[in-house]
Amino acid sequence: MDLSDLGRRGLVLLGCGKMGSAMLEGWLGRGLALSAVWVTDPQPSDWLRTLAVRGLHLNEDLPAEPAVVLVAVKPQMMAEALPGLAALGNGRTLFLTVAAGTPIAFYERTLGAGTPVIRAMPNTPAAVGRGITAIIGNGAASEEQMALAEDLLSAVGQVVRLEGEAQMDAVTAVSGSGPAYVFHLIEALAAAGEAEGLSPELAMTLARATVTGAGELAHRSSESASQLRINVTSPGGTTAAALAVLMDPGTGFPAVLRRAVKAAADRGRELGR
Ligand SMILES: NC(=O)C1=CN([C@@H]2O[C@H](COP(=O)(O)OP(=O)(O)OC[C@H]3O[C@@H](n4cnc5c(N)ncnc54)[C@H](O)[C@@H]3O)[C@@H](O)[C@H]2O)C=CC1
Ligand SMILES: O=C(O)[C@@H]1CCC=N1
Repeated sequence: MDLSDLGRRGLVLLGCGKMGSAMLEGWLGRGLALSAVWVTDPQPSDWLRTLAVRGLHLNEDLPAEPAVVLVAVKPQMMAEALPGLAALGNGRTLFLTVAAGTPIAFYERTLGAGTPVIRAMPNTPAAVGRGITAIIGNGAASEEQMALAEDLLSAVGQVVRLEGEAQMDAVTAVSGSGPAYVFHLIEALAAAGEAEGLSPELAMTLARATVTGAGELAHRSSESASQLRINVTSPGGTTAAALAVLMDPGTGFPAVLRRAVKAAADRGRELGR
């Protein structure tokens, strides 16, 4: 990651809660200097206050032309938070936004039509360098700025470019929200283990190690997800019995996840209205 332009001109975070902090943690770990970071957040965490003592600019005046503004406030706070940065619009500053729902047109209306804007959808595994972020830019975002965004975001995981902004709500529903589905799978698997007589502690240890271990295997293996599933499944055995329930087209994972992902994508579309 080439941080020289950011180091010279500065990186501003508008909002630095769970997602902003996950990304900032990744960038600081890759060598971004604290003195190059400005955070605007009315409720900074203890972590941010500690960083401010060591040189990060917390709720201070912003640089005249930062290289990047990362917008990481909730969509519901956007109308209140974004207009304060209008002076940075229509210029060389790239607005990189991770907010779900909010369309690029909103940023263009608020900051000026000539503002370079890249919409990104990351996820919280960014905190451990294992995120995945999808990006799409507007007409004012140069190829150089797309590459800078890719560079920044690849410091915290994989990056994919989208073909159109219309894909963003589906992406949000799969990979943006997706980690929560997996964490809930851990909770549900542990609860099911308890129902079969295990202690809560043992059930949670087994469930957590199983989900993270299976995830790591899927990450490292060259085999497809289907093949990895088949590798566990002895004909007529225990896994096959469970999969008959989970793969039921009407009541299993496919139907439940289809409904869940649709609900998330619909909510993204609603937030964007
Ligand atoms: N948490 C996640 O897994 C993901 C979140 N996102 C997006 O990231 C954005 C932030 O989400 P989270 O970090 O989860 O929320 P959060 O609530 O943890 O963080 C939002 C931060 O914005 C601050 N804030 C509120 N009003 C502000 C204002 N007027 N000016 C500056 N800062 C202000 C809050 O104090 C808070 O620290 C959202 O737009 C969400 O859609 C995107 C992908 C994944
Ligand atoms: O729940 C949300 O709205 C955000 C967007 C994706 C993950 N968290």
